[in-house]
Amino acid sequence: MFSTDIGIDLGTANVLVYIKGKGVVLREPSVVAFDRDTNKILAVGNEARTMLGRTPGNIIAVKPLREGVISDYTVTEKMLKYFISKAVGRKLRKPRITVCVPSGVTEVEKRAVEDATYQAGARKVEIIEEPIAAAIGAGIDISKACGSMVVDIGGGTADIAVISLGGTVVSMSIKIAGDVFDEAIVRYMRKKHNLLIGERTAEEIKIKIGTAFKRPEIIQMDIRGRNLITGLPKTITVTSDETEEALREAAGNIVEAVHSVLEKTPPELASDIAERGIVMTGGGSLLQGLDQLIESKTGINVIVAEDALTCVAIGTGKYVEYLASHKR
Ligand SMILES: Nc1ncnc2c1ncn2[C@@H]1O[C@H](COP(=O)(O)OP(=O)(O)OP(=O)(O)O)[C@@H](O)[C@H]1O
Repeated sequence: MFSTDIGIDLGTANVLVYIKGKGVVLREPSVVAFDRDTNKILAVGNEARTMLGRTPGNIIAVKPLREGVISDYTVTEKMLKYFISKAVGRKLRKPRITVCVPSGVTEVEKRAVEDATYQAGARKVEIIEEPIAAAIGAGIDISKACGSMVVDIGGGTADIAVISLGGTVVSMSIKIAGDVFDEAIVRYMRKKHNLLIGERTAEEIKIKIGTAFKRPEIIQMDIRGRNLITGLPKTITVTSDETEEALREAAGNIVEAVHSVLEKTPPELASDIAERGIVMTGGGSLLQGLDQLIESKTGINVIVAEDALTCVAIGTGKYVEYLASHKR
């Protein structure tokens, strides 16, 4: 009676909690800060993120998920517990929770997510694959006998899938997404400008001026880092064209993956996709020009979903309703 159905997008970069009837009630970074000596958690989410790279010796701030899967089980469980109680509050009955995982994860990895969610206080746990959740969240009717292609680019993984009749027909998950874009920018700055920058600065560059397809007008921004030759702080001006060069390889890998999924797609479904277009979701899909790049290389229309950052969480939450109506 007093139970809640919730959906959790347990992402490498962010955790989102969706509650039936309320929508997305929580969106915080997947970061936990704790005291190394006592193992006590000091901060979770937004507060912990500001500590990344800025902690003294005894405090560590970690991201417990890497490339879409749990890399630190105990910390993930504690983080989930914190977010669930923050989102749900005190309830008489434990919630029923649906969690999504990238399409390529192994059974062992799925079990780890399931166990961590039970430990964090779920009454019942359902696991759903990220592309299915992304498709539901993007408003695609996945139960129809019609092919839809979803490209979900998060922080740790890019999941590409062709969905028809409620299931995945062809899919691929690659560990190239937002985090790899950031790393590529860090590497580029070091190589081209002898400038050492942190991941957060790289992410800022990516979001503000980054592009995967040359912009009609070049835009630029000033960034600060450490000069690797003098060891001193230095400010330089970076242009959007430079980011296109830095991100070319990573963006190219995503295009190749889309291409290879299309190659494996049965012809009927491929023609549905050609007609309906490819839908992109996830924060990584917001990289300027990535849609244009995929469109230019495949010849298929690409649409970035309206709520790209929350699609997976919404779809995860709605999955329970989908299952119920489908059974009926
Ligand atoms: N406007 C933007 N332009 C480019 N990248 C962006 C933008 N906004 C967010 N991102 C990137 O999106 C990524 C996070 O996306 P999202 O929250 O969908 O990932 P996630 O679900 O946590 O990850 P995963 O699905 O891999 O576990 C980060 O790498 C972030 O830098």
